[in-house]
Amino acid sequence: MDYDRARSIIVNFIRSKVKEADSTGVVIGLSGGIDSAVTANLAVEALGSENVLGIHLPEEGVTSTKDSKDSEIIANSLGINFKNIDISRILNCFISEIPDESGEKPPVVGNLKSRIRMCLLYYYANSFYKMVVGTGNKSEIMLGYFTKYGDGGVDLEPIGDLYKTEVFELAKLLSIPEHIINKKPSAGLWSGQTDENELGLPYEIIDRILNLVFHGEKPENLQEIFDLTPDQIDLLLSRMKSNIHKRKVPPIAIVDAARHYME
Ligand SMILES: Nc1ncnc2c1ncn2[C@@H]1O[C@H](COP(=O)(O)OP(=O)(O)OC[C@H]2O[C@@H]([n+]3cccc(C(=O)O)c3)[C@H](O)[C@@H]2O)[C@@H](O)[C@H]1O
Ligand SMILES: Nc1ncnc2c1ncn2[C@@H]1O[C@H](COP(=O)(O)OP(=O)(O)OP(=O)(O)O)[C@@H](O)[C@H]1O
Repeated sequence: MDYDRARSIIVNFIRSKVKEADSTGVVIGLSGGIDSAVTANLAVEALGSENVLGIHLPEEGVTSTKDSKDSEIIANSLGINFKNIDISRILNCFISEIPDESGEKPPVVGNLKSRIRMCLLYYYANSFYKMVVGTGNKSEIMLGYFTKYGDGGVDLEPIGDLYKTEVFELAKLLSIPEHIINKKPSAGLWSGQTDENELGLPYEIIDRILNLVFHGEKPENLQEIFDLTPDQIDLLLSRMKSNIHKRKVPPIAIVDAARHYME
């Protein structure tokens, strides 16, 4: 990939989408991870630091102080406005008001955290006439590895056509601090969570598989090409298949022939 070209396409994309929406800029959730660091960097290049608002939304006991510090480092180095809002009390309030405790399993509560963050980002976006910029990459989007209407609830996805391994390369070009590039990718929804544990394979292999599938390789050939177990391949392929709905607008039951207003 030509990363200078990708950078320029993405910067122009952000600028034109913000202009099209007649918006004053973007709001971004800064987690301390590489995806939000890269996206924030490109947003500043597109719009200028005064038009980008970074918000760190930590949870007590789950978000590491290192991630909180890194969010601040990124915001300061870019010279953007920065807010830090602890989501713990909002989350606890939600949980304590929900009568059915069966929801207190890591993925269910994890998705709630992601949706609380989405609500807060939109609160500020609405307040300041800004758009919410997403940080999803092509690997996450192809696999549906995000929370529907959580971190997937955004107005634009600038790095959505870059595989995670390509985000690493772009991060180097953008001079993102090395210790941020070298962090283990994690959604940070519960302690000890890592993407590669949940997905079952390292991103170097995941991305090679996704790229072959993207270019039409037959699933039955993948096992041989990568010397993997059928279970490892199946986990990825079934994620791709079962999460297709996350990339679509919710289907509407058509009761009238006039569909055009939805397009
Ligand atoms: N065919 C279909 N058509 C329409 N809707 C369908 C559906 N199949 C399921 N659904 C619905 O989809 C919903 C389940 O999806 P969702 O709520 O997203 O939940 P789910 O996909 O189960 O979980 C989200 C996953 O993304 C990971 N994640 C989350 C956030 C950030 C990151 C990160 O890397 O930063 C990763 C998280 O660790 C977890 O593994 C349910 O409401 C279900 O009913
Ligand atoms: N503590 C947080 N504060 C603010 N935003 C967050 C927080 N945690 C997650 N987010 C938002 O959700 C997005 C998805 O998280 P994800 O883990 O995919 O990205 P990342 O943390 O930037 O990079 P990595 O996947 O390498 O850890 C983040 O980029 C960020 O916009």
